[in-house]
Amino acid sequence: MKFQKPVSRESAEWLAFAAVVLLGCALSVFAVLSERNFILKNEHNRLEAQARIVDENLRRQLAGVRSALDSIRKAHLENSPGATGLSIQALRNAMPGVRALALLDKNGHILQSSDEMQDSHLDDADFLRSISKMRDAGTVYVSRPYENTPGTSNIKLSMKVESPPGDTPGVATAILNPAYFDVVMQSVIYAPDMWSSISQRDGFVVLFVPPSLRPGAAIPGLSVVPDDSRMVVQRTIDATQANLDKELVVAVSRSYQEISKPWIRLAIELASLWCVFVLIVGPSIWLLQVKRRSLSVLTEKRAKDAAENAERMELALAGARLGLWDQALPSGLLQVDERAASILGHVDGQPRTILNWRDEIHPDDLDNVVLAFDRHLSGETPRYEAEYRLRHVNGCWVWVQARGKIVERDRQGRPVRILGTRADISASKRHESEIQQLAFYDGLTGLPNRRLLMDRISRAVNLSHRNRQAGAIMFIDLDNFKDLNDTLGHDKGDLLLAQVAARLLEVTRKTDTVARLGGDEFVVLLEELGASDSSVSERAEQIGQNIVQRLSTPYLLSGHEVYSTPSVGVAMFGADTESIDDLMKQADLAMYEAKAAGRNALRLFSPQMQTQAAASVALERDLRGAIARNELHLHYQPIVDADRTMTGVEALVRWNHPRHGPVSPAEFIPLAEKSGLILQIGQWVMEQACEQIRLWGARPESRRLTVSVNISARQMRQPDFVGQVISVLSSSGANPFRLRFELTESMLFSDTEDVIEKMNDLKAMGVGFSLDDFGTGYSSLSYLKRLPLDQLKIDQSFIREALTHTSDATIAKAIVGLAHSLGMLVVAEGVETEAQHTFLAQSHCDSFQGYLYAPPCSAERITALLNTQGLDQVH
Ligand SMILES: Nc1nc2c(ncn2[C@@H]2O[C@@H]3COP(=O)(O)O[C@H]4[C@@H](O)[C@H](n5cnc6c(=O)[nH]c(N)nc65)O[C@@H]4COP(=O)(O)O[C@H]3[C@H]2O)c(=O)[nH]1
Repeated sequence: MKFQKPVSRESAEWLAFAAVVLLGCALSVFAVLSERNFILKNEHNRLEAQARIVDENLRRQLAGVRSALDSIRKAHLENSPGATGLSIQALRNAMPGVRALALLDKNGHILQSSDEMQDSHLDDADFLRSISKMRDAGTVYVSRPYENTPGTSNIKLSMKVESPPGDTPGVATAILNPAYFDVVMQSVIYAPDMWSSISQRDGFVVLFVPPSLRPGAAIPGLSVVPDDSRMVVQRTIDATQANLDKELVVAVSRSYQEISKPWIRLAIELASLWCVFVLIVGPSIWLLQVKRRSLSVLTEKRAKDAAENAERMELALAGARLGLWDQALPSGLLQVDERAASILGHVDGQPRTILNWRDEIHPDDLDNVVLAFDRHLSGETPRYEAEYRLRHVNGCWVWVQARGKIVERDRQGRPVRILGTRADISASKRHESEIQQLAFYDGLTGLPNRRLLMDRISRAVNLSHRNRQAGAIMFIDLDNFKDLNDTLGHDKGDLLLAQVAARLLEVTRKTDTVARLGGDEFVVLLEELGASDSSVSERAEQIGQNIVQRLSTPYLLSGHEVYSTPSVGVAMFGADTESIDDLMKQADLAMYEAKAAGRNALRLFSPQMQTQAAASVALERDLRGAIARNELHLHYQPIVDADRTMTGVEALVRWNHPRHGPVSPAEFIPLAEKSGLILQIGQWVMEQACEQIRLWGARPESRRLTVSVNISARQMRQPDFVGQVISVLSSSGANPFRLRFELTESMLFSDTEDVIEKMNDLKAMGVGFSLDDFGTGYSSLSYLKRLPLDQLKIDQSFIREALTHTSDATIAKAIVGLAHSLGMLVVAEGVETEAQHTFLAQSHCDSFQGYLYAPPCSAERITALLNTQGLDQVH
């Protein structure tokens, strides 16, 4: 089936326009034609009426003339010339249309006449000839029009006069008054183009108005045959009826051109009107359509844009997972779209209407939400924005972020509608809290990290400025944690740290902060301990002691009982505390003091500590140039056998400070260790010792002397340490078998394999090894058997107390037994008394070192001693 294309709106408009124009034109044509017909008909009627007037007038005049002529004839027949004369005059006077009346004989002699005729004879040959042709006495003979005076046509009407028998017959004649008829004719003319005429049937004009035609002339265009260019109305005066010898025709006419003027004007006007209509309405329709078309293009574009915008908006909202809400005010009726509803678990895909929106909000968040809402409504904020929790259909809480803006107000400016979006931010809240956790909390212990701690300290110090309440920070470092970590493994180390954290939380208040700075460093921040006085530091010390005590209790790590002790440094803060950095340094310093004091201890920061620390810094600075300035030198302390024969020496570095005099290695070696100067010093010591070995090796009494050199952990960890030793040995020419390195236990716990490898390399060259300070560390027996050690040195602390504490004596004996069982010799250091010597000798100790035999002294002194072998003389 074929559907016809629907007519477009524009085509319909053009069709309607064309129809209106056509209909209008048809109506106009009809109106013009009607008007024309009406005008023509009206005009014709009017002309007829005028013609009738002329006709009537003429008939009356003719009847009067006939009657007058008949009277004159009768009077003449009665043979009364006087009466005839009087009668003619009277008749003439009574008839305005007659100029003169006369009685003529057949030869033209005027027998009787009215006054106007002065002549006695009528010299009109044509007329005289016609008299003889007048046969009928009852007929009025009409002469040809003639021009008596130029421009004026005359006509004679005559009747035959039968004279008494025997007498000459004549005629009674009336000469009509042309002026009279002219007036009559003029009176019927009502338009300038109008003509009126009286003519004879055969075409001779009797009278013509306007006087353009001469009487007697043929009428061009106004004959009995009507002219096409004019409307002619004629009336014929029947000759028989009027007793005339010929018919007279009265005609009136008007020019069709003039008559048609009104309807032609009407036609022109209507045509003009329609032209104007077409010219105005046509372009208007065209313009309208063009405008409408562009409007429709614009509207379509706008609709398309709006649809695209809506689609984009929808995509953006969907992409951003934003739901929409719309709230009426002040009723509070809330409408949410399906996406906003789905955030709370309404998955039916329908928008929802909520009457009491506050009921869905978490009670803890409600105040903030209402505040933000009210602030926006009151114009305080440009938009409403809040993050809060809403109840999910399954009962849990969902974090949402809501944003909104007033979109409608009443006439008084009060808000009546607010529109906004809602987004589920639970995930970002979770991430935020995770990030917060990562950024501000320690991953292992869950304690605040350095960043959060610094923030809390800063706030605590500021608070103490305001409320004049003192607080304290405690630096806690686990003694030997590194050793533990290396021996037991990092997993156990982590367990230990976690337990330390838990214990710290146990012994502190909830308002205090326990933080982990990293490694085995913890910090406790104690706030509001009271007004700043000595009792406050006592409280801090008390808490610190609790911490020391609690952390010193054995730990159970995956079934292993482990011992650890802390060193705690405390620094107080209060209204006069200015720098947090300084506060931290003070606590750190106090903590190092605690460590220096033998560990498992607590120290409160004091200004003296600062002075000492400053002195240490100065000392370290001086130490840097000590080698170059030749301020260092070596002393050697003899090591003797049971017979007190010197078998070796221990090289001990000495520093003769230009201002402070001799400085103990116990003081500057830790500084050198800390600063790294120990590498330089160690290298120098090794070079000096090797040089001394070479010198002593050249002499028979000292040739067999071993020289022990202390090696620090940092030295040992150098990758080319073995190369350095080889280089020193070869450059000095020292016998490697006379060189012995003293190592501490601590250096064996880290990079053990590397240390063992280096030891083996050196051992292969003849270098011997002693394990110094044995018994104080956490030596693993399994290491001992793997290390290429020659001897163990029992730490001074056991020797010192060996005779007073049975446990120390037992340890000393155990060490000897252990060393011997592993094929090592034992050196007892710090032997000061004969009793100690006797005990150690009885305990099968192999060698002895101590003030009892000789203090550390110069190489020259050692040489002298060897020469005499009298150690007693050293004292
Ligand atoms: N109370 C007492 N002390 C005695 C007795 N006999 C010896 N001493 C002292 O005990 C220390 C023994 O050295 P250390 O344990 O290796 O302890 C050394 C060692 O660890 C370190 N040290 C000394 N020289 C060097 C060195 O050249 N390199 C390295 N790395 N450390 C060194 O400095 C520490 C202290 O050295 P010194 O002050 O020389 O102290 C020496 C020594 O003078 C005694 O009967 N009673």
